[in-house]
Amino acid sequence: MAVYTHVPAEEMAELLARYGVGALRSFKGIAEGVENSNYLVEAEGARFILTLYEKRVDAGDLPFFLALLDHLADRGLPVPRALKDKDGVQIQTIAGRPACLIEFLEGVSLSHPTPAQARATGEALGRMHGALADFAPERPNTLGLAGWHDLAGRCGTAVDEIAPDFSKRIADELAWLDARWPADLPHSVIHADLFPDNVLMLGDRVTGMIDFYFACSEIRAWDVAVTHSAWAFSSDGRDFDVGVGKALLEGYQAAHPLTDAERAALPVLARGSALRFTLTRTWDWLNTPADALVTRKDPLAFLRRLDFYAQHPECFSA
Ligand SMILES: Nc1ncnc2c1ncn2[C@@H]1O[C@H](COP(=O)(O)OP(=O)(O)O)[C@@H](O)[C@H]1O
Ligand SMILES: N[C@@H](CCOP(=O)(O)O)C(=O)O
Repeated sequence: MAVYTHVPAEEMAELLARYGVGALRSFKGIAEGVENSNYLVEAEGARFILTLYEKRVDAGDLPFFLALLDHLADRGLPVPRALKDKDGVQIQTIAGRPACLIEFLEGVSLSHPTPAQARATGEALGRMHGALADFAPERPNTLGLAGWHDLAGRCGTAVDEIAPDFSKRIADELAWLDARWPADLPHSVIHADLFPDNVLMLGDRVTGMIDFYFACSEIRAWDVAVTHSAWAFSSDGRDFDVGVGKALLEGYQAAHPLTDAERAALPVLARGSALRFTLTRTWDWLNTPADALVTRKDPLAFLRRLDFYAQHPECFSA
């Protein structure tokens, strides 16, 4: 459950009044998510998501994220906009935190995607990359290769409490990636966290892509690798689903073909993705406050993916 910040009912009602969307009917904290506090808010006749931005979101980045949402929604992608209040303000302060009232999109996030659903997601990701070709703002990726080194250093040897020799494994993998990380692939703004819980679907149709708060300027194909590592495995990382992985790539290629160089780099990019989520989950595992209403995610589920990608680089072959 991700609710770090409690919003008093009076403050919620006052907030809605600023938008003129009808009186507050009810609101409740949303169980999913780990980064921010999210509430489902019901006004008379409409639903919204209220997001309060927490530790990993820098308030200075919010204009970038909101411009990105508007850009994609303007181009017909199923992406929710942050609403403007009666004074045209998008970013509010609620319970002492920066916050936005966001359009509610229908759909559910999947626990066990089928190949058809993975194909639709790959295609939506490709359409997103196509739509971002003329998006000018940039945001550096603080969770790129340099950021992984930094995070690994901050985790130190405390990670060996999670698994034996874990710190050595991380150091070895960083060295492997340092030697191979591609320097000259196309860059653009990417989502960088398109996990199944950040895609809303009805049947085989993508109805929402949400949670752009890791979006950044990066190697574009890294987004494909991130999405592959998130979708093509059982959640514990023990089982690779060949059909889902293949369908995801086919859907992407149909909307936004990969260059030969991008395709050749996928095995390395995927190891980078697996390490990135291993590290952030490890950090959270060691540092999540005991009283936070949040379910920590298992770092070893991504270490297993890392092992798989290291042993099966051929999984990206056509
Ligand atoms: N625009 C939206 N429309 C409908 N549901 C949403 C929307 N945004 C978030 N949610 C719901 O809130 C949950 C948590 O949102 P998310 O942005 O993933 O949080 P976090 O940033 O904490 O990971 C999602 O899994 C989804 O159920
Ligand atoms: N997707 C990441 C964590 C970020 O959480 P999200 O709820 O914002 O997607 C992971 O699974 O480690």
